[in-house]
Amino acid sequence: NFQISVVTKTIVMLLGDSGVGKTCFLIQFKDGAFLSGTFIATVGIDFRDMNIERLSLKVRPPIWDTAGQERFRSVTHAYYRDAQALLLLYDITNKSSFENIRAWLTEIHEYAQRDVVIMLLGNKADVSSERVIRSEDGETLAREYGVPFMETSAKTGMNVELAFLAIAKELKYRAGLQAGEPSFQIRDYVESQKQRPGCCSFL
Ligand SMILES: Nc1nc2c(ncn2[C@@H]2O[C@H](COP(=O)(O)OP(=O)(O)OP(=O)(O)O)[C@@H](O)[C@H]2O)c(=O)[nH]1
Repeated sequence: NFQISVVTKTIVMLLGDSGVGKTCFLIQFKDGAFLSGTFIATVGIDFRDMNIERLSLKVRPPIWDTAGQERFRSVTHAYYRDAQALLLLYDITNKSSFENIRAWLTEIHEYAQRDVVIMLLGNKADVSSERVIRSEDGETLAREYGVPFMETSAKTGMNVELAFLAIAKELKYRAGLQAGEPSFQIRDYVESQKQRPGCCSFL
């Protein structure tokens, strides 16, 4: 069955500078846990089999956590073309991680599939006292590149599940599996569902 094979081959990759929180983001999604304290940089690519079935979408993408450090980049490039979706993270308390997003997007356009689903995420939104990147700056950049955007926290879990859910819905929609949603728009979906920092019970 062609449609099923499209879904089972789906690969989601997490990208962004070293220390923006990719590994924590993945652990928060997988286990609902946050590891604080020691920071162990990812070496090359960390393969994790992820199961989004609990979101009742029956999509099972393996999710690849990549290393943000420059010296591992060539390893990462080799995997770009296999990814159907990319979560691109920066850290709202780290200016250079935000400034480097353009470079990441250039790399993505060079190495990834042309129709790859990209989502921009401003992580560590729980650390409001050290914020240096405003939400509006993330929104403006995302609009320029036509990608969905939200702020997240791998610590509190804010919008973590939503990021994977939105990607799963978009991929299902593209594969013709999203019955009852004739014109799914990932950007509209994210805008209507996302939590804002300072709102609700997260912060
Ligand atoms: N407060 C807060 N800290 C975070 C958050 N996400 C990650 N951290 C912290 O940031 C540091 C780096 O997190 P990692 O997940 O290891 O970063 P990474 O992007 O995987 O780094 P590389 O593997 O080198 O690419 C750790 O000390 C985490 O505890 C978050 O949402 N909020």
